[in-house]
Amino acid sequence: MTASTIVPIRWCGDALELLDQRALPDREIRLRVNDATQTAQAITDMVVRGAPAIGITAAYGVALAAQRAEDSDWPQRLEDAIECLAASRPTAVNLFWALARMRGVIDRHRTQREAPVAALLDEAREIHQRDLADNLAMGRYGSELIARNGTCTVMTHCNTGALATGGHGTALGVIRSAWEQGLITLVHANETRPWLQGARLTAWELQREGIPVVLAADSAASLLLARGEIDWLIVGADRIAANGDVANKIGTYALAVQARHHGVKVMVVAPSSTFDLDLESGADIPIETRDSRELTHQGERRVAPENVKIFNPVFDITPAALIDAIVCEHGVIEPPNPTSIARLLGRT
Ligand SMILES: CSC[C@@H](O)[C@@H](O)C(=O)COP(=O)(O)O
Repeated sequence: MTASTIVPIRWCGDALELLDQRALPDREIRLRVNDATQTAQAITDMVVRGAPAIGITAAYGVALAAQRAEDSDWPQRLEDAIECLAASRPTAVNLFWALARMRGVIDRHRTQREAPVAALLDEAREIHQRDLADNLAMGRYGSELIARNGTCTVMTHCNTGALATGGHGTALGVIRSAWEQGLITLVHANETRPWLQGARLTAWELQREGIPVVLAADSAASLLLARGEIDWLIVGADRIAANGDVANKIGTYALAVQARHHGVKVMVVAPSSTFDLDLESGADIPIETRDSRELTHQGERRVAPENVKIFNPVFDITPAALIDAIVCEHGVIEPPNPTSIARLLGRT
């Protein structure tokens, strides 16, 4: 299986280079961030986005902070950096998982006089490389699932590709892998309002790799599902609770309800770092609300009346009962429930 050629996150020795996703698909610009504060700001501003990519970026952010923590008070400086990065976005648990791993390295070196720069950088690199390997494994498991019923047409939501991960992708990684094996004939990408991850990023990634894609407004999805044109709805996740409820991009819940109504199967693809087994159900997952400007404006132009009240949650919760399978790097959880999840993740 070949990984994508898109490189959203690149370590350059004393800085981190991020492919600025706000400028795609028009321009491929790389933004350099030099410290933890700039890294956190880049995550908040969606220069880099997608649950695994946020975690990887934050891990490098801690390594950047370590390079700049030259005095003996380095543990406190790194703790401040972790706090700043943890406040960048609330929903994707991969962020907190990656920061916990970085804190583990700090704890193991706490008695040292100097910050453990090399060890922290190694940990960030390991998180990055492991995510790519996990994506490729999920690509294999997801393709096996699809292969049970032969070739198919799929629908996806948001962007879950190389841009959102360490490379290859979660849901889009399965789509990429299955397409390479001749199992997918067409991908329907939803535009994913309001930030348009589907239109701006997924359509770009698929076109670039020659995978046939049709872009449609989110509200066209039910027509496609009703017409029997979709075999699988394949999406990613930002956090999965112990009972299998999934937080993902706003609109996923509506799609899963419609998919169930029309007998279309739903596959969620996410690495084990996206599971939050401390949370019993999706009701406990914090949902991010973003700037009202995402709804009131199209580019620079205001499209909503002045002073209108805005509701802009950017994730929703899909109950486990609407999900046929969750694919992670360890295999397929089918159907998702507290027992099947704990068994596959080795928590029984
Ligand atoms: C591999 S990405 C899985 C999810 O992170 C993705 O579906 C998603 O919801 C991304 O949201 P975003 O707000 O663009 O960070």
